[in-house]
Amino acid sequence: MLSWSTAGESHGCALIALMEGLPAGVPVSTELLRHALSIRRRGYGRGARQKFEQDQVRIISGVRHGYTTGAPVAVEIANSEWPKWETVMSADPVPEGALNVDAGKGDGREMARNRRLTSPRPGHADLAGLLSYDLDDARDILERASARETAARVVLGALARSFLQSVSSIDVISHVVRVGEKKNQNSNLPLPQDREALDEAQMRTLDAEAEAAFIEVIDEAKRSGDTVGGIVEVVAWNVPIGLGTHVSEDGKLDARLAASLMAIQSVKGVEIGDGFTEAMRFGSEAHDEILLDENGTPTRATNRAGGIEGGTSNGQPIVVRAAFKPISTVPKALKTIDLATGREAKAFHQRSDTCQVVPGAVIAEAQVCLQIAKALSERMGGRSVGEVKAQLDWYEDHIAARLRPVDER
Ligand SMILES: Cc1cc2nc3c(=O)[nH]c(=O)nc-3n(C[C@H](O)[C@H](O)[C@H](O)COP(=O)(O)O)c2cc1C
Ligand SMILES: C=C(O[C@@H]1CC(C(=O)O)=C[C@@H](OP(=O)(O)O)[C@H]1O)C(=O)O
Repeated sequence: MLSWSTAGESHGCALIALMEGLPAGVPVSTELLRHALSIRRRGYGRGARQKFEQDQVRIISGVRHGYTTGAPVAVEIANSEWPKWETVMSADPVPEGALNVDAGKGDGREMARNRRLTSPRPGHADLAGLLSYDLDDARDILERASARETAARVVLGALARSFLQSVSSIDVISHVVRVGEKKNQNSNLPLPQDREALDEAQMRTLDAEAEAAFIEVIDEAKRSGDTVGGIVEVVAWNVPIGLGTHVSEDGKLDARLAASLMAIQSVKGVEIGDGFTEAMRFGSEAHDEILLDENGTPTRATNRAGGIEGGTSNGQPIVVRAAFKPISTVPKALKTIDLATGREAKAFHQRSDTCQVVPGAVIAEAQVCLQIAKALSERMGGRSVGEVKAQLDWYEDHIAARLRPVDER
């Protein structure tokens, strides 16, 4: 069974991505992972940090001469900025005074880095985390809550995607469909052949009008010391019928995708297919009737279900959307309390992104790759790429035969 986890802090020496259960024979290289990480760093609306910080990738285990061996894959994503943070984030105790806490020494940036953070930002994990873990410096919370951790998820997503590509024609692609009040008026789904253009696009959309509108909203937010969120859409193409299950809560593919997308920092809503719009329709207008195409093969005229019925993929493209709230480190600082004094204060702000939806789409894509890869590997089993592929080929032939008219089987 495919499983994975991450470790590491935002300003720590490195993040770690660990995956178990990949079959032997999946192509993996440092360059593949480096490329995936470089896409996550792009996009309009990001702060300065993405420009100077570098992800330094090292494959630690589970890959030899370009292919997985079936052993756990561990990847280190070291942080080029570590020397600046070595004292603040030291695992071992540091000499008294080394942190320069509140002492006013050093340049402004150094002070900000070293200061104890006691005025929690509304919307971030600071207050709930400090109280829940009984800590008193918000750095102990924000370091792990930070979306820097999504670099490790993108690495895991790249491993999952390489597995999917080596055994099937499944392809997962994302784009941005809304920023703040502005929506892309064109409802076409993103296509795998547009990947390169989407990766290059500033707003991860190929619609010029939407791109201009999105940029305008972000500029406006930035000008007024504010932040803005948005919605991303991810499509998984060519997913065979039958991944996931209706029989158990934790095996349902829609439930897994929803949880996985909701687990991305700042995602507050998830929709599968027509999701919330379905609630406004009558049943006769809500479902995807099963018809025969010109070859007599069952098909659907619509895909309002977003490719999943009964927790199981139904052969249609899987379509999911995730809604990102605006970033909570708002430059025009929000009201809060200072836990050190118990008095009213302004939330701390050093720097932040203005809008996270472009990397958000890339991260959501990685999460979908992971869930589809997990469901596929559960359904097909197999310890090598060849074995998974052979099982999938048999399975797809079997499904195709089941769907042919009785006299043609
Ligand atoms: C790609 C990305 C970048 C983010 N950048 C910031 C940021 O610069 N400042 C900030 O306060 N929050 C940022 N966030 C959001 C916080 O990480 C998130 O709000 C926080 O961890 C609390 O979790 P929650 O919003 O899911 O409840 C970012 C999220 C993502 C996905
Ligand atoms: C570092 C990344 O995102 C960070 C996520 C983040 C947060 O609070 O989530 C806050 C910002 O970091 P800082 O507070 O140091 O400016 C972002 O830059 C990244 O995505 O690689």
